[in-house]
Amino acid sequence: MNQSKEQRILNFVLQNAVRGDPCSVLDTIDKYCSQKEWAMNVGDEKGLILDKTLEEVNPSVALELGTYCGYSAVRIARLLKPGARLLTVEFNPEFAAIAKQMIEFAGVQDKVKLLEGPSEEIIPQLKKKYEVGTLDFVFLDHWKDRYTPDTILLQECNLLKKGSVLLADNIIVPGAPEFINYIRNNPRFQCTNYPSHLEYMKVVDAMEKAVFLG
Ligand SMILES: O=C(NC/C=C/[C@H]1O[C@@H](n2cnc(C(F)(F)F)c2)[C@H](O)[C@@H]1O)c1cc([N+](=O)[O-])cc(O)c1O
Ligand SMILES: [Mg+2]
Repeated sequence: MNQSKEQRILNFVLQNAVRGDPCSVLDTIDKYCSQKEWAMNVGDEKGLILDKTLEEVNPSVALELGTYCGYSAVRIARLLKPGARLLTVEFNPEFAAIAKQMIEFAGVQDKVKLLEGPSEEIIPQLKKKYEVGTLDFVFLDHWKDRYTPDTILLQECNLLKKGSVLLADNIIVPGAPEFINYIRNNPRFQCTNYPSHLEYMKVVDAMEKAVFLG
């Protein structure tokens, strides 16, 4: 049974990165995906926008929708202050298994809780089952047609407070037009666009930051 691309990415990390060193894991994934096989990690250019936003927000509780291989989970977790935590949601069991190993190899497992399942099921469980009060930061990088319904669901579940920050990947490619229409016309959010490029490609992309005004 031949390996998946995601398994090849993980193997390359296990063989080439430094265990317990999140930056070496990120650099190794970026090296593999820019030189050998493209994959939908947020990457090093948009990753810098993610880093800067995290440093501004300095979240105690962060949520990620769309773990995939765990690249952005490692990227986020490496910047969390002591005691802060990341909840990351992944729908695909194969990807979740890869991400779990990636997160552990990077040594950030104590800061990250990987939740497997669909967002519409998991988001309503965050308060009671996962002891979340409100979310300081949300990274949206899952299916692009889920950005809007999940943003609405986060509000319905009272998981956002004044100042909560959403950061959405792929505003241009693949694009999230209904999300942009929703969030930029919603008076309860203050939006900022960050032009960038698609991971590992000379293709224009962008990220959108949306601050919840309460
Ligand atoms: O399709 C893209 N991303 C979709 C990403 C999808 C990932 O999010 C998971 N998920 C689905 N639901 C949930 C949750 F959490 F809701 F349960 C988590 C899916 O299993 C998958 O691992 C994409 C595509 C391109 N591209 O250039 O084609 C570039 C990118 O950066 C991309 O992110
Ligand atoms: Mg993406």
